[in-house]
Amino acid sequence: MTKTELRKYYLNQRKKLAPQEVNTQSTAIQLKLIELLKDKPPAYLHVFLPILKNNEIDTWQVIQHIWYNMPQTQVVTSVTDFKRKVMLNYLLKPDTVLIENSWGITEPQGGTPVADALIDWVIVPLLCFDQHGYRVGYGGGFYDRFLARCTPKTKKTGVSLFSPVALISDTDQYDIPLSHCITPTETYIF
Ligand SMILES: Nc1nc2c(c(=O)[nH]1)N(C=O)[C@@H](CNc1ccc(C(=O)N[C@@H](CCC(=O)O)C(=O)O)cc1)CN2
Ligand SMILES: Nc1ncnc2c1ncn2[C@@H]1O[C@H](COP(=O)(O)OP(=O)(O)OP(=O)(O)O)[C@@H](O)[C@H]1O
Repeated sequence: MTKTELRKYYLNQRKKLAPQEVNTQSTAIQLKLIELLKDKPPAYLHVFLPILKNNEIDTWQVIQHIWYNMPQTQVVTSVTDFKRKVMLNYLLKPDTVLIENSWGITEPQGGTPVADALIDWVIVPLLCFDQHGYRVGYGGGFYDRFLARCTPKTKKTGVSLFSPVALISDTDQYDIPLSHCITPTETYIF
């Protein structure tokens, strides 16, 4: 299926879930993610802050775990510039002042900027992924642009409420595949 078809189908599947279900699945995913990060703690981990009204996977347990148990890892998150289609990255600390933008994304209000080249692991939001590690998001190309500016060694871990589809049929030269994807029941390595 194409990205457009998959986006429509999985947006609808996600909308149908009860918040309590998303909560349970988010916890299962986050426990797996914490185990994966413990193996080789990154220096700078980029984490998206969830749009909870869209039933996105909650990432706050992972963030708290890092803050209080993994002092060698700095948490990084973005301010999204929708006009220029870019994500600007900043440190996320327990005392960072956060504000919600018009899309429901919580964003740091300024702070310490982090260069893309420093980020060695990225947790990637998605609507669906395939057995080759390609993903479909909301369609803005924000993560494709951001991941292109990271180093080739940067780990890219998708998190998904749903199992993979066989194939996204219309991937293009801009699509950057994931290195892992975590679902509530499995960790896929690509
Ligand atoms: N938490 C989070 N932050 C992120 C992303 C993401 O997917 N999740 N992005 C990833 O690229 C970028 C922002 N892109 C976005 C694009 C569209 C919508 C949005 O709300 N779109 C739909 C509603 C979706 C729904 O019904 O569930 C809309 O157009 O109304 C939000 C963020 C950067 N930051
Ligand atoms: N590095 C890039 N430079 C220019 N255009 C890009 C780049 N990356 C992606 N695009 C364009 O952005 C558009 C959206 O891409 P795509 O459908 O893959 O988004 P997505 O991965 O679902 O969205 P997101 O990354 O925001 O979750 C496509 O037209 C794609 O060609």
